[in-house]
Parts: sequence; structure tokens; C-alpha cells
Amino acid sequence: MCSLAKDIGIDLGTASVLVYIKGKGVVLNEPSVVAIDKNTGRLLKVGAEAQAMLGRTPGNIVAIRPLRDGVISDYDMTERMLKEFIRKVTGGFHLFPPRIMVCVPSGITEVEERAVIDAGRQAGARRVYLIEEPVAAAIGAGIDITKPDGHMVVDIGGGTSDIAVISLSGVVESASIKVAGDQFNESIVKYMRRKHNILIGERTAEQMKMEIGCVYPKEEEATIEIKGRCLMTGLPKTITVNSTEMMEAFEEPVERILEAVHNVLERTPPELVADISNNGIVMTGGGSLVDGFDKLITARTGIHTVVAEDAISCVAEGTGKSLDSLGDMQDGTVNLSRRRQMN
Ligand SMILES: Nc1ncnc2c1ncn2[C@@H]1O[C@H](COP(=O)(O)OP(=O)(O)OP(=O)(O)O)[C@@H](O)[C@H]1O
Repeated sequence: MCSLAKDIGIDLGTASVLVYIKGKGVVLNEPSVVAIDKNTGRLLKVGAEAQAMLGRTPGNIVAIRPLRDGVISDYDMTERMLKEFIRKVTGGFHLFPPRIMVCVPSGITEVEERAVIDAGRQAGARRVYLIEEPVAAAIGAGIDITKPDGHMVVDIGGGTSDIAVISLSGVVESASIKVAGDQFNESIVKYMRRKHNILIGERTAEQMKMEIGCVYPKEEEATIEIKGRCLMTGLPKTITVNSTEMMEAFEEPVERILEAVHNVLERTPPELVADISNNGIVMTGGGSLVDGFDKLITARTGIHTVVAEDAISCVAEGTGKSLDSLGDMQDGTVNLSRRRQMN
């Protein structure tokens, strides 16, 4: 199959990979998981099909998440996964190879940046560019970042939360912490063990987070019935959990995110803080969908906070749209400023 060149934006996230094609929108949204045959090293499945194998594989098959905690933990597998996804959306051979912009986790090293660029080139891209997550998130959320006007973006993903102040297309101040949606799940598992003496799996924790999770008091309390293994008897047990308990469970990760937001605001030049106060804070990423996050940040900073429309796909959209502003420059990193703080 052969087709005309398309500009492609890829959000290479620790939880999921989204691919955006200009004019078509988000065409692929799959978990960042690969399944391989341990004996031969052969890649068996990627994405949703590989995820279904997590925790359920026979001895010779392993399903792994090659990106963990916001960094590439398995370099080779990330490259293979990326190639597979690109092949899926482009259909392989091209008369006019596409340009690809990849939004990478903020903790990425130069060696990993190279690996992502190589993966894109090997998958047939004409050019491969990288963009930092908060910049892509801001563009995707519809913010005009080219003006000398301060905007704050709080992107809560799976592995990392990125907080950035952007003005004149660059990151002025930022912080990246390894506390995000995945840690919320871990907090639920720990809480259930501590408070209810019950062991639950990651998927149950995720379901609880989505259905009754909240970080600000809900108008009406919600409950969920869940099953786990009783740590006293070793037998299955069913209990009912309420949303107030979720707030207790989330206390630690939430406080760390709020502290990071506060620290970034403290380091931001006063003129830009005044802009942010006028413009408000925009939240993106799947983790920002935990109920009440916008209300909590508004209450704790005094700055009006909103969750972007399409919070999950706006990084991918921003990544794709950022290609519009490029000429045909060489491969590399696109963001104008890389000032950031890793905690
Ligand atoms: N409706 C929802 N409510 C609460 N959490 C959600 C919801 N939808 C997704 N999430 C959480 O969002 C996280 C994934 O977000 P996202 O897809 O933005 O991350 P990512 O870009 O893959 O990760 P990272 O930015 O860390 O690389 C997961 O932890 C998931 O559980």
C-alpha cells in the first residue's frame, strides 16, 4: 500500500500511545504495552491486545509496559512498539514519507531521545521531531502560546505530572514529578490493605478511581462494591467503599502535585503570575479527570482552574498541530526552552 505524506503527531505516554493525523484527528489510542515471547524475543502483540495478556500470560509470554514512571524503562521494546503503531496508521510503504512529531515523557534522556528518533526513522518517517509534553498540551488545549502572555498547564498523565508556565512558545518555569494516575492506583491498593485488610489488583484500583475517585468533596457520596482477597483468611471478600475513603487514599499523591504547582508559581516571574491569574490554569492528561481536581486547585491557589476539553487527547492533538509551525528542519527537539526541574 502506498499513500501521500501525512503529518503525524504521537503522544508517547507511559499509560497509552495516541496517534493524531492532520485532518483526521486521533486515529489510534492504545495502551503502551507489548507482549513478547521470552524464549525467542519475538514481538507477539502491541497495545490493547498485549494489555489483555497482562497478568494472564503462560510462562513463555511476557506482557510488559516499556515506559514506566514517565521514562523509557525498556529502550528496545519502546522502539519496537513505536514502529508497530506507526506501521498500523501509515500502512507501511510511502511514496512521500511522513513527518512525525513525538511528544516524549519529560524525564527522557538524550540516549532515549535518540532511540525515539531512530524508531521513527526506521518506521519510515522523513523527519522526526520531539516536543515536550506541556508545550504540546498547551497547543492541544487551544492556547495561543506564541504571545508574550503567561499560561500555566498542569498535565497529569499516568507516570508523571508536568507543570509548566509557557510564554512566547517556550517553557519559562516547570516541574515534573513522578506522581500521577498510576500512583493514585497504588495509593488505593495500599489504602485498601491498610484500612480494610484486603488485597486488590491494579485493575480493580483503576476501576475504583474512575467510578468513585475524587479529590474534592462530591455533592453526593458515591459507593462501589469491590472484590479482593482477605489478608486474614486468604479467601475472596466483597466490600463496599465510598468516595470519602478515596479522598483519604489520594491524600499523599494529591499533596505532592499541589506542592509542585505551588513551587512553580513561586518561581514564576510576577508579570507572568499576573497573566496566569487572569488566564486561569488549564489541566490536561487522563489523571486530571479524577473528580474535583479543578475545584481543588482553584481552592488551593485562588486561580480559576479548568480541565481542558478532550483532556486525554489534547497532548496528541497539540503534538500534531505543532508540526504546522515547522519548516523542513532537521530531526531534533522542538521546544524552545528546556528549563525544567526534575524532582
Ligand atoms: N476518567 C478518568 N478518571 C480518572 N483517571 C483517569 C480517567 N481516564 C484516564 N485516567 C487515568 O489517566 C492516566 C493516563 O493518562 P494519560 O493517557 O494522559 O497518560 P500518559 O500520557 O500515557 O502518561 P504520561 O503523561 O505520564 O506519559 C491513567 O493513570 C488513567 O488511569
